[in-house]
Amino acid sequence: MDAENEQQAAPAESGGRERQAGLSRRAVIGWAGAGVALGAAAVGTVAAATMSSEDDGAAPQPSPEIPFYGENQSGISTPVQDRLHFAAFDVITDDRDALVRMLKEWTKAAASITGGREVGGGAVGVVPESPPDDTGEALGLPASRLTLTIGFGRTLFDKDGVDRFGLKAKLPEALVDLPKFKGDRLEAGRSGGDLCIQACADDPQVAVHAIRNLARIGMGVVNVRWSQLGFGKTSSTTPDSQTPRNLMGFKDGTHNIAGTDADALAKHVWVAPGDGADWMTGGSYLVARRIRMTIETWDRASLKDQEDTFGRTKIEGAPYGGQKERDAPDLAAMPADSHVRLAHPDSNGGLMILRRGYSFTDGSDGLGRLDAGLFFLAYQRDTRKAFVPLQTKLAANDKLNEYITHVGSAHFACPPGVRKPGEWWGQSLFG
Ligand SMILES: C=CC1=C(C)c2cc3[nH]c(cc4nc(cc5[nH]c(cc1n2)c(C)c5CCC(=O)O)C(CCC(=O)O)=C4C)c(C)c3C=C
Ligand SMILES: [Fe+2]
Repeated sequence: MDAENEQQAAPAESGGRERQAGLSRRAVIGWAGAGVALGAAAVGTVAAATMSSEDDGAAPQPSPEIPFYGENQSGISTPVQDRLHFAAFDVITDDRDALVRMLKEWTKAAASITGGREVGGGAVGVVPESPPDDTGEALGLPASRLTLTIGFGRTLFDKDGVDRFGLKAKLPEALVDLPKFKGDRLEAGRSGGDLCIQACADDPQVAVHAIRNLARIGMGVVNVRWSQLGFGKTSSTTPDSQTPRNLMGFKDGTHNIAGTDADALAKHVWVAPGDGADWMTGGSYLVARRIRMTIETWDRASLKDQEDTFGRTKIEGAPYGGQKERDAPDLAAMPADSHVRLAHPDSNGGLMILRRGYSFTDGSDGLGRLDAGLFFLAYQRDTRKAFVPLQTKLAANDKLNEYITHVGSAHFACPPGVRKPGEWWGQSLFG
């Protein structure tokens, strides 16, 4: 490995050994004849942790990599990227060993692609007569802060009373079947799943490449049940950054759990010892909801009605009773049915969830209306004490319900992180 590639391959935190095993996607472009002067860059190796491979030493850039290895999975408290590809899978075999083999292969592939490297033997492969290990569309692209987060659905443990993989005794009590909430119009084809992968990246092609390659590796073991593309993150886990806006034009993510707030994460997000299901310690429960917005109706609502819906102003995002976005809200100054008044921790005994959703637009619906909305993703320590009571209340009282409908729903147990090379996704559950 030459100096440039070694520098690009240097991990931001961990995973160094694994990195040496794969080819940097950018290096391969060079070797394939794109004219990259191998070995030309000779900047210090320390800089590699904090500067992108496009740096010429002048302007520091954020690292294009988010470490794959750690106590908790990345993609939960780590900074939110711009794009999402989320996939739910059905396991189509009853062979536990085949499922475990696939999870081990997925883990290796995930460690490679989150590090900006190709899957397995790469996109041009070793044997010309065989399909390449990597589908190739991410060649030349940086890691783009890709994170891959896995979750296990209730049906993996118990499907219609059948314990397909000997896991029933390990079903966490918190992994409940979500109740039917008032107003739910859930579609089976957009709901449920035995497994999920949340792929987030700053480049949609990198996120799509990740899901596509995991689905390819899983052929014969899993089928994609449904998937969702997302853009324009609607929440921020980094409170210093500018709050993004959702498709209703409002800042979304202002009051969220910050990825740097270890106390709040421990209290509200990470499963702790003694919470039940020991294998989930360090993990988190994920609720995914596809929420359609009736955009055309919203666009005809007055500004006052729109602001009353949230209890915040549209331009600044200030709570009623305050001037600036981050001013403390005066809940009593908000309409009783406003979204923020109903959802705020002070109205719910301190309850908090970590929101990490994305906007979606899947074209129009055949009636000329935009098929668009929020793909809501929320992480929590115990769904029974967080999403379920909160959504029960919102579904019954929220003024926002005039403009939204929940059409997809899923619930997953996301295990703790893969701590080092050699460990694998689901080891604490299957091992
Ligand atoms: C069950 C939980 C929630 C669902 C479902 C939900 C849907 C949803 N939210 C918005 C837009 C906004 N939400 C905002 C705040 C907010 N929302 C929830 C929970 C759910 N939202 C919480 C816990 C909070 C924080 C409340 C607080 O502590 O103040 C905001 C305000 C800005 C912010 O703080 O993020 C907006 C805007 C939409 C459009 C939507 C469904 C389509
Ligand atoms: Fe909300």
